[in-house]
Amino acid sequence: MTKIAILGAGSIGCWLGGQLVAGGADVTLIGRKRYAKQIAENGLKLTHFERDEVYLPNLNCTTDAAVLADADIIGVCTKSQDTAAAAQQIAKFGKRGVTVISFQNGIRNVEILKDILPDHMGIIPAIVPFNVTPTGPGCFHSGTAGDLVLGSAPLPLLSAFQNSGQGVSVSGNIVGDQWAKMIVNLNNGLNTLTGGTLREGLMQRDYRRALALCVEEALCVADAAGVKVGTFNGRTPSALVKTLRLPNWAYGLVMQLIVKIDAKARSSMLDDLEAGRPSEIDFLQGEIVRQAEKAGVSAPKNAAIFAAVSEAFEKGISPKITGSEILALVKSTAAQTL
Ligand SMILES: NC(=O)C1=CN([C@@H]2O[C@H](COP(=O)(O)OP(=O)(O)OC[C@H]3O[C@@H](n4cnc5c(N)ncnc54)[C@H](OP(=O)(O)O)[C@@H]3O)[C@@H](O)[C@H]2O)C=CC1
Ligand SMILES: CC(C)(CO)C(=O)C(=O)O
Repeated sequence: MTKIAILGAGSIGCWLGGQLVAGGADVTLIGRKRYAKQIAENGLKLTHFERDEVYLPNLNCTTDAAVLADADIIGVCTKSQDTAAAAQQIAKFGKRGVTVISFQNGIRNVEILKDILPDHMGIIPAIVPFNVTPTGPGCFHSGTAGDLVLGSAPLPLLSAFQNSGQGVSVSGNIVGDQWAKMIVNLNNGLNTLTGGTLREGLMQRDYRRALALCVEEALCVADAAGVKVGTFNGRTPSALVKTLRLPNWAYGLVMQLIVKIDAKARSSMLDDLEAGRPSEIDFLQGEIVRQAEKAGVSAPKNAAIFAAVSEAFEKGISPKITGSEILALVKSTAAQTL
């Protein structure tokens, strides 16, 4: 039987690993001591806002990366800032020809893996569209819907996800789709600045206006970088901009139709801030600024959010500002650059 290892047993790693086990796969999780202990003591419980709960009393979660040597497929589920260290472990222990799948946000993780891993290891980019948050010892909750998207899909992984009820699709433009997801993830920084749920932020019109300005700027950067931006959850970021600009009543109606978000869902970045972990902002707004510089254009709106989120992480607390304050921040930079 194909052996799957998940490197980085946090929210996404535990969620994907648990779903794969529920779908019949042989999975080992590799994570930090705190999660290994929680899972050993309580088992793993996965709750979902519209699917049945999954409870796995005996899931194997270890801190020992040497188990990577047994894996035919390795899913990388660390935060982007930990990818290089994870890649070193795969290079050290992984077997010849192992397939490595990056389930991470941003567009740089595959490059980091390619730089470190030997050529005989295959690397597949993947996109996780839904949100997962830790809710208790060994418990994780998913509060938004969506299908996984992969650059290509090894059959055992595909069938285990399908058996578990998790939709998966394979994309012909995975790089463009990763850009689309990264652009949607610009919302993580804004959500972090409000300190509230995704829904509370998105229901403020000025919050959506600020996000729309950041998304438009990112699309100009992608254009300058020669990238054909793909889709996220079947929609282009340009269509998202139009939706974001709708008045509250219309936005509420449209959102119900295009994405289901439960009342508790927050971004992974806000979870990181509250847990005292480093932020992924360098791989989101920071990536837009870097790509802008590379392409010889500027991205002042995303740079402003980058600076405000970096400051929040330095202080260890969300400034808890409103959508109108975020909009003012984004617009003030536009005035400065005139
Ligand atoms: N959470 C979400 O809703 C979503 C997240 N994503 C993306 O998925 C990726 C993972 O995010 P998420 O699950 O939230 O992150 P988490 O921080 O919850 O999980 C990552 C875990 O991996 C651990 N880790 C890091 N390096 C190693 C290593 N070398 N060996 C073993 N364990 C390691 C971390 O430990 P420590 O904290 O001690 O470093 C942490 O416990 C990110 O790129 C994120 O942007 C994508 C879609 C949704
Ligand atoms: C699911 C989503 C889009 C929610 O913001 C996400 O990717 C994250 O939290 O990192």
